[in-house]
Amino acid sequence: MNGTLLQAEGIGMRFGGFQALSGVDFDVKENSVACIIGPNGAGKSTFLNIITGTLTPTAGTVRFAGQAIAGLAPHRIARLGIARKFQIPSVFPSMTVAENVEVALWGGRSPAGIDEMLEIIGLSRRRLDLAGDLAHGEKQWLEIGMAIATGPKLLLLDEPTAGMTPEETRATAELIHRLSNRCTVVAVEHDINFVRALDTDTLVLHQGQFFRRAPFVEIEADEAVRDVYLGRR
Ligand SMILES: Nc1ncnc2c1ncn2[C@@H]1O[C@H](COP(=O)(O)OP(=O)(O)OP(=O)(O)O)[C@@H](O)[C@H]1O
Repeated sequence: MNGTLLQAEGIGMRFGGFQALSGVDFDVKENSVACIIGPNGAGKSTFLNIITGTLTPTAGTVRFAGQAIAGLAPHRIARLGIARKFQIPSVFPSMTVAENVEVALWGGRSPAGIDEMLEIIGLSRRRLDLAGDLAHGEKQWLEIGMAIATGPKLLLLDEPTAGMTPEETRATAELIHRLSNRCTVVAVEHDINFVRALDTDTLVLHQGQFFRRAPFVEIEADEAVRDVYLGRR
């Protein structure tokens, strides 16, 4: 059985007089895929910022691979094996796809080579093309590959399918499941089509608090979750 990789307990975050998160518990196992959803302002980004060390929670604890990490500097948390991919791709546009992966592999801990990484992200046929010439979805996959090339234990994805076509969105969900052979993936997402395609363990945040956690099929069927999304609660 897989062990717990990340465990956040009683997370609270107060910005001045505003309580952005309170009492949030969340844990993920090694080599699993989880998704965090919730309406605008639910506290999803704040929660990711706490895991990566960009923010120090005003309450609660975060343990990663058995070590307390809340309040550590972001570079120290990154070195422990947490990588984050933001919404906007930041590949090197004037280098080829293969060169981008090669740069990411330098100094990383991944045992994989360039060919293997390209295979995983589905860009083997584009290896000699300039990264700047890739379609939006392909750039996102390349950046996911670059994040994985550093050999993280946990990959955090911030709205990975923003701006993608439905086909790219489906392919991204498949890619994320392939990645779970190598690391744990937690995605924060708005696009319900992506969350449906990902079809995994899903945490719903609402107004800074834990609302539901269940497999997505149950979340989708939950009337109270629908009410939250439609602003009825
Ligand atoms: N640095 C900050 N100072 C004050 N308030 C903040 C700060 N960061 C976030 N907030 C507030 O905390 C709440 C949660 O914000 P957060 O960005 O985490 O939500 P979110 O679920 O990621 O929303 P979205 O889906 O719109 O990105 C919001 O009301 C936001 O205005």
